[in-house]
Amino acid sequence: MKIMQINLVGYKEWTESLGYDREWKIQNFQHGFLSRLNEIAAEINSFIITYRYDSYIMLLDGVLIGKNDYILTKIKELSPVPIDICFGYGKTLLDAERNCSINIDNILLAKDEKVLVAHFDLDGFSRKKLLFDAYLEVYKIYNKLFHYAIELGGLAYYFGGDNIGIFLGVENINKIIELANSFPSMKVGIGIGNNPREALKNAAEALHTIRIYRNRKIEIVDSKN
Ligand SMILES: Nc1nc2c(ncn2[C@@H]2O[C@H](COP(=O)(O)OP(=O)(O)OP(=O)(O)O)[C@@H](O)[C@H]2O)c(=O)[nH]1
Repeated sequence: MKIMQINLVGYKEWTESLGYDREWKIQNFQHGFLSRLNEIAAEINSFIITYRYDSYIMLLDGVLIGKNDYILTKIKELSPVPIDICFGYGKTLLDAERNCSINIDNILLAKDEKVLVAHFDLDGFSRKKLLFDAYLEVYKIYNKLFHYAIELGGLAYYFGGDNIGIFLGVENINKIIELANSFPSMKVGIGIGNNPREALKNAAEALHTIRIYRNRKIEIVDSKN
């Protein structure tokens, strides 16, 4: 699996330079920066994951990042601080992060893997009345999925609402199906694609199919080619 990691150098110092009336400025930057990174990632059929906002992972399997520094120049222009970039390759996404190095050949010479994303969607979420009840339920499930993803070397990501994704290599398909079956009141759309954007599109299509037929909780859509 392949990734590019974008690290904001001196982000801590930048946030503290904003004075005490800063939280709104930090939130403004973080959501704006992530929004622009998402657009850049979508342009190259990738997807961005972040847990900390001072470091971002761009999933690169099946993505033509090439040696051109157009992407890197665009990202650098968006950041208030210098950025460090590393490229990682490994059997799993976690291995790829552990092997991250500045040498882009690390990924250019490596084989692209197909991307699997399991999109977990709780049943009846929008009918829950209290925001806190709804989020507490989602948070507990996210916590469980996050730990399980790490055991498989994958990355879990909260998409919003009652939607949680786990990104993995396709060899984990049976384990993901077993995991999906362990959750009552859950739909799981599994998308397999030649790049992260295609895998996510397939997962959304799989969830739509589940909603139409309503008699099953797991569906797989795979871009065979
Ligand atoms: N990030 C993300 N949010 C979504 C997606 N689909 C729906 N949502 C949001 O998730 C929340 C819940 O939507 P649904 O899951 O369709 O509502 P629900 O009540 O759970 O309905 P069922 O899933 O059909 O049981 C809403 O805020 C939607 O806007 C998606 O593909 N990605």
